[in-house]
Amino acid sequence: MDNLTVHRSGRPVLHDISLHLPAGSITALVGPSGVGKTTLMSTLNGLLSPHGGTVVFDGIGRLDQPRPLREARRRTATVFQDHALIDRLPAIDNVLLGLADTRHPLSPLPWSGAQRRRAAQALDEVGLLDRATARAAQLSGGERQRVGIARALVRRPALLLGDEPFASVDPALAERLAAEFRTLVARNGLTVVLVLHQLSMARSLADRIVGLGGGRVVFDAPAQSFGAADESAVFRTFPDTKEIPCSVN
Ligand SMILES: Nc1ncnc2c1ncn2[C@@H]1O[C@H](COP(=O)(O)OP(=O)(O)OP(=O)(O)O)[C@@H](O)[C@H]1O
Repeated sequence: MDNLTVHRSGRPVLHDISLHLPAGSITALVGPSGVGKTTLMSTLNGLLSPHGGTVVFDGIGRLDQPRPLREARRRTATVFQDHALIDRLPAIDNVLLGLADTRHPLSPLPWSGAQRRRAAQALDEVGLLDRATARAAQLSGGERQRVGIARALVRRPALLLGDEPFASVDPALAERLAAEFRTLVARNGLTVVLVLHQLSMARSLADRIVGLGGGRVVFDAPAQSFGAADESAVFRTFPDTKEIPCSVN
């Protein structure tokens, strides 16, 4: 990202963001509510067009060009906080939805054998192959989150985005899922950007933390170096924030 400026409803939300996300790294985006974290993610996956500046994918090109944008979208996957699963569908069909953009939305054809094998492989990666035919409604919170991750992996993405991907499960399970997630990411060589509110999670899961404040980058350094002073610098930007930062020991 080079000098990225993004507006929402005509109002600038992000200003002059310049960031390089090295391939294979996990970056945590942190900052007070309303500072623009989701906006930055939406710009990275091409849902929002910047008002100024550029986003460039290595080996693909600038996202303001139609062909690189299409290719970048194909190589990007997102994990959602609420999993966004369809309850009445089996786990494997939910995973196949990750491939929905690879065929016509009104296609009456069943998924091909190769696509189903690919989805089964993604479920296997998250340890849920034996639950492939269970309806999403019958799965536990942790299993649902694993299906959500499998639905992202089935795309075989280069870039994986997550907006609070572990927020809907209890803290102990979130920690376990995060450790599994780290292993998966390393195994698949993914570049990852996660919005995380839990700073303890950001420090343990990410290689690097980027703090946003006032629509700008106010912290960008290795995760281990994010200390109490940095935390208050990032979260002090907006004194009226509703965010309650976790303590950093
Ligand atoms: N669809 C939208 N239309 C117009 N303005 C929006 C829209 N979505 C967000 N905004 C505004 O853009 C700013 C940044 O919002 P964004 O959702 O990116 O913040 P955030 O840091 O992700 O917040 P949170 O931590 O609460 O999710 C806010 O002022 C918000 O009101």
